[in-house]
Amino acid sequence: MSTGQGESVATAVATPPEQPKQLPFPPVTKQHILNCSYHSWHPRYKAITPKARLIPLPEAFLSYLREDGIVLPPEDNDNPEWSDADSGIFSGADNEGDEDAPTYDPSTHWRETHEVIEAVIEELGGKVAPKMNWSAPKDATWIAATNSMECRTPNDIYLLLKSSDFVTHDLQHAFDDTADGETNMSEEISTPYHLVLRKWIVLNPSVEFRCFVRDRKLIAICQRDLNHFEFLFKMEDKLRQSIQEFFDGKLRDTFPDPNFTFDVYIPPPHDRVWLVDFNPWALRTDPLLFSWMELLTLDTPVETQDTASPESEESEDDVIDLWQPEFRLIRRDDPEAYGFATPQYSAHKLPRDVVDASRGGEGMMREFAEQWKEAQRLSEQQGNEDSEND
Ligand SMILES: Nc1ncnc2c1ncn2[C@@H]1O[C@H](COP(=O)(O)OP(=O)(O)OP(=O)(O)O)[C@@H](O)[C@H]1O
Ligand SMILES: [Mg+2]
Repeated sequence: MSTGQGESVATAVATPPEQPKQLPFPPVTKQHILNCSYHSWHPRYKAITPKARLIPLPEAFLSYLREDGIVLPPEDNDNPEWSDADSGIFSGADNEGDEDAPTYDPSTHWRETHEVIEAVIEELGGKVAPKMNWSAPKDATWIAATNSMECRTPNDIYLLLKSSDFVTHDLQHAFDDTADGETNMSEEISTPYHLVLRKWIVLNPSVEFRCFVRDRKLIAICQRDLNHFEFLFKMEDKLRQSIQEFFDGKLRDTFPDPNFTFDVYIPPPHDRVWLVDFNPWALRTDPLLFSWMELLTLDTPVETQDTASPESEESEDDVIDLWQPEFRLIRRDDPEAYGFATPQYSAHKLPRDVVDASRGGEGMMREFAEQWKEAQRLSEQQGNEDSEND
C-alpha cells in the first residue's frame, strides 16, 4: 500500500489495504465444520472406527471447561457438595493455608455427567483417550503424569481438557472464519458439544496417515508423525492401495462433502484400515507434508462425459487408471530439511526440563504454566503488532 508523502488524504483512504495472497479455498460453512464433528460422523462410521463412546455435555460442564483456573473434583467423594478430601492436585485457592476447610467440588453442577464419564471409563477397560467434537488435547500432555493422553479417572480428563488450547478452540472458536459468519454466544450454546472417550490403544504413530480428498477424489496421503520410518518406503504401494480401497468402499460416496481430509491408522499386519478422524477442507487443518496451495492446485485427471471419440475416451481412461494419489513420506534427511527439528505442538508446551523439575509441585507448576502462556501470548501479540507496523 502506498501512503507516501504528497498523496492527498482522500487517495490514501481510498486505497484498499494490501491483502496477503488468498488461498483458493472453496467457502467453508458451519455445516462443513459440523460434518467433521465426531458426533456427526461417528454413527455412520462406527464399524470402521476404534471403539469410542460419546457423552453429550450440559451447559454447566461447558462453563466449567471455559472457566479460568483448574479446580478438580475431590477424588472418591461420596458427598459431592463439599468435601474434606482434597484432590491433592489443584485445590480451590480460597482454602489455601487452611487444612481443615472443606474443598469446593465443581462437579456438583454436573454430577450426572461426572458419573457417566466414570462409568464409560470402566466400560472401556479403565483407560481412555479423550477428545472434544473436533480436537484432542494433544498440546496438554505435558501436564499429565503419564505425559500422554491416557486417562484413567475423570480428573485426568478434566486436567487435560482444561489445559488444552486446542480444546479451547473447539469451545470458543469452532466456527471462526466460516463463510456464514462469526459465532455469537447463542450459536455456541446450540452447538451439540460432546466428550468423546476412545478406548485407549497403544498406537504406533508411524502408521498413522492423513489423507486429502478433493472433489471426491483421494488426491494425497502423508504420514502424521513427522519422523523418518525407513520401513514405510517398502510398503508405500500396499499402503496406498489399502487406503484407496478403504476410501472408495467406505467414504467416497457417503461423506456429506466432496472436499475433506481424513486420518487413518493401519496397524500391523497392515491389512485393515481404521478411521481415526475427519478434518475440514480448510486452512485450520494442518496439511503436514503438503502445503495447502499444492493441495488446492494439484492437477488430477478430469472424468468427462464426452463420448465424441472412442479413441480419446480410451486414452482418458488410461490416464485415470494410471493416476494415483501422491504419497509423501519423510526421507532420512527430511526432518531438518522440512524444518521439523522442533517437536509438534511445541508452541503450546512448556520446556521439558521445566516440566521435569516441577513434578511433585503441581500447584507451582500450574502457576508457572499460566505465566508462561501469558508471556507467549504477549510476545505473539508484540510480533503481530511489529509486523503490522512494518
Ligand atoms: N484410541 C486411542 N488410543 C490412544 N491414542 C489415540 C487413540 N485415538 C487416537 N489416538 C492418538 O491421538 C492422536 C490425536 O487424535 P485425533 O487425530 O483425533 O486428534 P485431533 O485433535 O483431531 O488432531 P488434528 O488436529 O491433527 O486433526 C492420534 O494421532 C493418535 O496418535
Ligand atoms: Mg482431527
